[in-house]
Amino acid sequence: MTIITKAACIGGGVIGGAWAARFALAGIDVNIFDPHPEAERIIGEVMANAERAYGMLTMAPLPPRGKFTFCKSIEDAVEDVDWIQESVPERLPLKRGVITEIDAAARPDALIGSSTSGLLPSDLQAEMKHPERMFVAHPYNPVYLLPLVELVGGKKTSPETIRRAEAAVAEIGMKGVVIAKEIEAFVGDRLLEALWREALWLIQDDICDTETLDDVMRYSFGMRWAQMGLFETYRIAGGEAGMRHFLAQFGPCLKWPWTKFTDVVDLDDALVEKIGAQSDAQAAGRSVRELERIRDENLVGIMHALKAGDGGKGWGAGKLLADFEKRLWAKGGDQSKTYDASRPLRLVDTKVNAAWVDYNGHMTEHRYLQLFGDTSDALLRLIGVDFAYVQAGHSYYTVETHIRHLGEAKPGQALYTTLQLLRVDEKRIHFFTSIHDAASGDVIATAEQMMLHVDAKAGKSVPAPAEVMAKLTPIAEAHAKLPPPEGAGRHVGQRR
Ligand SMILES: CC(C)(COP(=O)([O-])OP(=O)(O)OC[C@H]1O[C@@H](n2cnc3c(N)ncnc32)[C@H](O)[C@@H]1OP(=O)(O)O)[C@@H](O)C(=O)NCCC(=O)NCCSC(=O)C[N+](C)(C)C
Repeated sequence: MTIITKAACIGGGVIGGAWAARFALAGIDVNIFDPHPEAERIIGEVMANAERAYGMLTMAPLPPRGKFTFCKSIEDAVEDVDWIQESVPERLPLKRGVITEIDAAARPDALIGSSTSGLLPSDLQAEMKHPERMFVAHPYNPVYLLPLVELVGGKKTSPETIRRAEAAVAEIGMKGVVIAKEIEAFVGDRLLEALWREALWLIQDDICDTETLDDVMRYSFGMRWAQMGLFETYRIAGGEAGMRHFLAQFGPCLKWPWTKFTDVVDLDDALVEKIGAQSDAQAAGRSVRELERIRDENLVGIMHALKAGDGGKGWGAGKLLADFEKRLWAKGGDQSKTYDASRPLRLVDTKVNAAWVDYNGHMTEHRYLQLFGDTSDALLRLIGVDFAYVQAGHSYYTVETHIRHLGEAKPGQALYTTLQLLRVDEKRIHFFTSIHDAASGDVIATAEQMMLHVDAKAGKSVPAPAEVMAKLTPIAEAHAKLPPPEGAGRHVGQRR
């Protein structure tokens, strides 16, 4: 059952805007209320980044993008929605007032999450009429990519609310982690604050500069944390004797005077200037927008790597991505899309991800095959060979592929694919796919391929059923009237 069909975002800054993008990319319409005069522009920019990131993150069929409606009041925004996410500035009286206003106007069964980084949900729900449906839903930036949400109930939050919230965030590709007891700053920000305090002392005391500190993290334990966190990493560090041995060996060191983090560094003008100047030097002229794009590409790369982890089953955030993609495949994407069969079908639009590029600076070979495969998958969905069809035991397998490379594809370049059926019968689909540069339409690669309809359990080709043929045949008949694509039937060794 779909838990969120419509959402509202109250506050549309960096966090609120990214929540809106997360909802919209999961196909959920979003009402937005933000009195900032440039709210629409800011959210539009966040959405553009989010769409770019999803273009790299997954080839699973996304649902039609949810619509944004900018509302004039909180009341208008929250009326008749299933989930309301509050992301206004971090001041208790302001947040409490906004949440009380949301509570008065929202349906009594609507869930109300707060993005607060540290305020107690009990304090936020103090003046609500229906406090049982309010909780903290603390995300991490960029919310459209990082999947974690800390779910924290207050004294009056019902367990049913937390259960519903956990199921709802799973539907939008997130991992809801339920925090057992409410404390200020929950779990994530507690940990970050400890690190942040220590880091500020290290800069203040000239032990290192900001770049050195970041290097220490990103070339070492930062990579460990992304995939195993702290305790699982330390379990391994304990060797065969495991965690108990690790605690016995390194526990006593905690009494050594290593850290200063319970003292608060004086963030005076001199320290602010020092950190500001070191950070400027570290950025080397790159704008925040450029850094955001680099961050998003790296995060996508990490999630892809984790998706292949644990022998292909997926690990951590990568397993979550794999599970989300399974749900997207099962839903089958945008069913409302129509295709014009009087020309080759335009099936995939994408951009060359930086991770697809080889040492020659252009898209590497296997990524072409990936795009051809994504295109044949899109054709199969169109003729009803979707997730449910495959689960039921039949599919199409590719048995032959002939690729030609006619031009280069550079990082960031927009591409689209078109597919022309050459010949079909009950067992075979013979087709020709072209990858085009989106700006000029020029063909930069082609593939001529043959797929066979198979009984997957038997591992044998079998005729496709009438319902598949009924969708395939009209396209094949329309495509038979088109001129054969240039290059169809070529073999390696022929002169161009
Ligand atoms: C199971 C398998 C696909 C087919 O095995 P089979 O049943 O033993 O098949 P036959 O060899 O008997 O062939 C059946 C009929 O099809 C004709 N055929 C076979 N190959 C071709 C070809 N390249 N071109 C034209 N025709 C072909 C053959 O002549 C037979 O015709 P009849 O008239 O006599 O019936 C098996 O081959 C297999 O498992 N192959 C491996 C498939 C695979 O793993 N592919 C990679 C996966 S990538 C992919 O599938 C991508 N995607 C589609 C999911 C996007």
